[in-house]
Amino acid sequence: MKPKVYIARPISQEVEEYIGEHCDYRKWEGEGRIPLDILMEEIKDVEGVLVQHAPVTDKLLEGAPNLKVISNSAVGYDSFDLEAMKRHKVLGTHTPFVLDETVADLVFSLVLATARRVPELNNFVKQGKWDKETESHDLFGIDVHHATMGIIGMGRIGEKIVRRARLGFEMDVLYNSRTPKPELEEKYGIVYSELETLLEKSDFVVLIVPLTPETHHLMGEKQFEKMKNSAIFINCARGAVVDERALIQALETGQIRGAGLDVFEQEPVSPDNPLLQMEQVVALPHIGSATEKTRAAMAMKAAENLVAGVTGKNPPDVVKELQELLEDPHRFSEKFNSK
Ligand SMILES: NC(=O)c1ccc[n+]([C@@H]2O[C@H](COP(=O)([O-])OP(=O)(O)OC[C@H]3O[C@@H](n4cnc5c(N)ncnc54)[C@H](O)[C@@H]3O)[C@@H](O)[C@H]2O)c1
Ligand SMILES: O=C(O)[C@H](O)CO
Repeated sequence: MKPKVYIARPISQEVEEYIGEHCDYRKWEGEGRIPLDILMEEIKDVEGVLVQHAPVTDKLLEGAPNLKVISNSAVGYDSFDLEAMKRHKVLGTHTPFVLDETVADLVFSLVLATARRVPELNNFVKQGKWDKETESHDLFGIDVHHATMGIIGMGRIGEKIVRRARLGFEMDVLYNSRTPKPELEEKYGIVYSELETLLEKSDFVVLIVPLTPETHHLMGEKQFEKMKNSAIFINCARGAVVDERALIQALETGQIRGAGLDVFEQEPVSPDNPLLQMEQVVALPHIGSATEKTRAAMAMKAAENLVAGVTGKNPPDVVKELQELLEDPHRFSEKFNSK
């Protein structure tokens, strides 16, 4: 008998067929994100579920005693309650590497769009305001090339941003990360920096760390105060790494020049959010990895992790905090063999 799984987000025909070869599956066919109560009902009897950012809580795991694996079709897994997953011996997987270049592209599109005021000036032209006054200083932007970029988080995506910054735009790059990366310093000539110095010296501050208890509100009032008045802040990580109230204040008071944001503390962002009223803010709907090719690669990777997890194999992309579960012989006998 094939193991039962649930597919909680839209996937391509190809990925669905791959899952169907190995599993009996049901899938979410409603509009938009699956409501949490429906997800909980649907996964009561399954051994694996494919999600994207659905909150994995103790309550959800309690209601799904057969679960062996939760495959997240995303690289960030702040939606996982890792301690609860350890207690319930449920593997959690994610989709590293396949989206790195795509997200780095989006970071640079936010850098360029904010620096050169692309959305604002696009509206200016389309609204018929282009007349003699366009030579006005009011429309000028700032240079990206040869500026200093400070990157907070030097992991898989951070490295791809560095390559673009150093080789494409000849920028100076400072970085801050939990551990220094001497090989990248050697390869690209980037410089490790304490956070405070990075904030003081950078023309562009790019945030690309995971959301964890340690990074929650990493950027707050004190951090924005350290930034140059001429600097631009880019967040392609998670909304809650930033104290949004402090960001709004920094923008309103001219403490910083602008912001490019792919993520928000509340998503979808409320139409009343003051950030959306500011011309110096470029806002995107959390689409860092959203190209057709990359989303397809993420979905296939998520499917492979799902199938491995329910067929007794070690999924290739178990998140690092849960890898200890793979080494637990007790878990294997209880979860993989006796269910
Ligand atoms: N906007 C999007 O659509 C989008 C797309 C992909 C990833 N992301 C976010 O980007 C994050 C990073 O992805 P990645 O694949 O590069 O992850 P990664 O694990 O390869 O790299 C993260 C880096 O952050 C560093 N870090 C962790 N805590 C830190 C701290 N307190 N201070 C400084 N550095 C710290 C780590 O040392 C690591 O180098 C993801 O967790 C996800 O939340 C967002
Ligand atoms: O973490 C991720 O992969 C992005 O947020 C896209 O979902």
